[in-house]
Amino acid sequence: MEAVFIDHRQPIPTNNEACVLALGVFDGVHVGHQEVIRVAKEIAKSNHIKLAVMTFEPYPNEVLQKKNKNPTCRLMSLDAKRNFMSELGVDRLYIMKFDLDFAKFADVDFVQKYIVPLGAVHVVAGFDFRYGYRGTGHMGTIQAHGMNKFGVTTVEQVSHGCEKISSTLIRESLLQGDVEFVATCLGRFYETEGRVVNLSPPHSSVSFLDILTSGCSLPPEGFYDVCVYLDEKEKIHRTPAYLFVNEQGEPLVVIHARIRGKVKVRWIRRMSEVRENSRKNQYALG
Ligand SMILES: Cc1cc2nc3c(=O)[nH]c(=O)nc-3n(C[C@H](O)[C@H](O)[C@H](O)COP(=O)(O)O)c2cc1C
Ligand SMILES: Nc1ncnc2c1ncn2[C@@H]1O[C@H](COP(=O)(O)OP(=O)(O)OP(=O)(O)O)[C@@H](O)[C@H]1O
Repeated sequence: MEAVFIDHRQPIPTNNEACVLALGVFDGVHVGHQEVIRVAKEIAKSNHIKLAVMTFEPYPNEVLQKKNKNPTCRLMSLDAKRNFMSELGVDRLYIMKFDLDFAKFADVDFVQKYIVPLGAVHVVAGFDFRYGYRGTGHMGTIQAHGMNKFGVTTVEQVSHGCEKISSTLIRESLLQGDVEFVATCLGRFYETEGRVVNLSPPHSSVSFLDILTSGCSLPPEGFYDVCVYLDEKEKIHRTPAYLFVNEQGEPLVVIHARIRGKVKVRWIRRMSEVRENSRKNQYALG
C-alpha cells in the first residue's frame, strides 16, 4: 500500500489514477470503519479501479479540542493504521494534514480541491461523515459539491444493540477496562507495543514490559489476561499480567513469562482491579 501525505500548503499530487475513495478519521479501524472500507473495496473491485482511503492527521478532534479539555487518546498510531489498512486491501492511503487553516476550508472547496483531483470516481463514507468549515458538508451534499463527477455510497450505522460503534465509545470502554467489549467493537483484540525492561531479579519467572503507548489509550491499572506476541506476530505466551503506572508516570506490565526484546501485547480480558494486598512487587517477586 502506498501512503501519500498531503499538506494544503503544497500542490496536491498529480496523475492520480481513478479510485474509489473512503473518507474519515478511522481511529482504531473498528467494525463500523471496516464496513465502510469493505463497501468501498467491493465497488473498486467491480469497477477494476484502486481503493483509496483519506484520513486526517492530526485528528480534527485533537486540533479543534477546547483548551480546557484533555487531548483525545488514540486507539492506534499512524503506523498501526497504515499496516491495518494495507491488510484490509487498501491500495493508497491519503494522509491529509489537518490544522486550523485547513479546518476553515469551505465544504465545497474541500471537495473540488481534493476529492475530485485525487481521481475519485466514487466516494464512500458513513451516514454521519462531515466535512468543511464547521462540518457543514455531509453525505447529502457531497455529490453536488463535486458537480456530479463521482458516485456516492453512504454506509448505514453499524451498531452494538442500539448504540453506534464509534472510536469514542471504544475509548470510553477501554478507560473502564472493558477490553472484551473493546475487542467486540474492533473486531480484533486491542493491541499495544511493549519492550522488555531490565527490572526483574535474576532467576525470577516474570518480565517487566515498558508499554510504548505512542499517544494511545491504555486500560486502567489492574490484572489482565493478555497474549504476548513477538514482532512477527508469533504468539509466545498467554499469561496473566499486571498493569501499573510507575512513579514517573510510565505504564509497565509484569507478565508471568521470561522473555526479551520487543513485543506486542493483546489485551484479552480484565481479571480484576488493583487489590489491596497485591502490590506490584509482591506480584513480581512472589
Ligand atoms: C476541509 C475540512 C474542514 C473541516 N472543518 C471543521 C470545523 O471547522 N469544525 C469541525 O468540528 N470539524 C471540521 N472538520 C472535521 C469534520 O467535521 C470531520 O470530523 C472530519 O471530516 C472527519 O470525519 P469523521 O469524523 O466522520 O471521520 C473539517 C473537515 C474537513 C475535511
Ligand atoms: N458505526 C459506524 N457505522 C457506519 N459508519 C461508521 C461508523 N462509525 C464511523 N463510520 C464512518 O467511518 C468513517 C470514519 O469515521 P470516524 O473516524 O468519524 O469514526 P467514529 O468512530 O464515529 O469516530 P468518533 O467517535 O471519534 O467520532 C466515516 O465515514 C464515518 O461516517
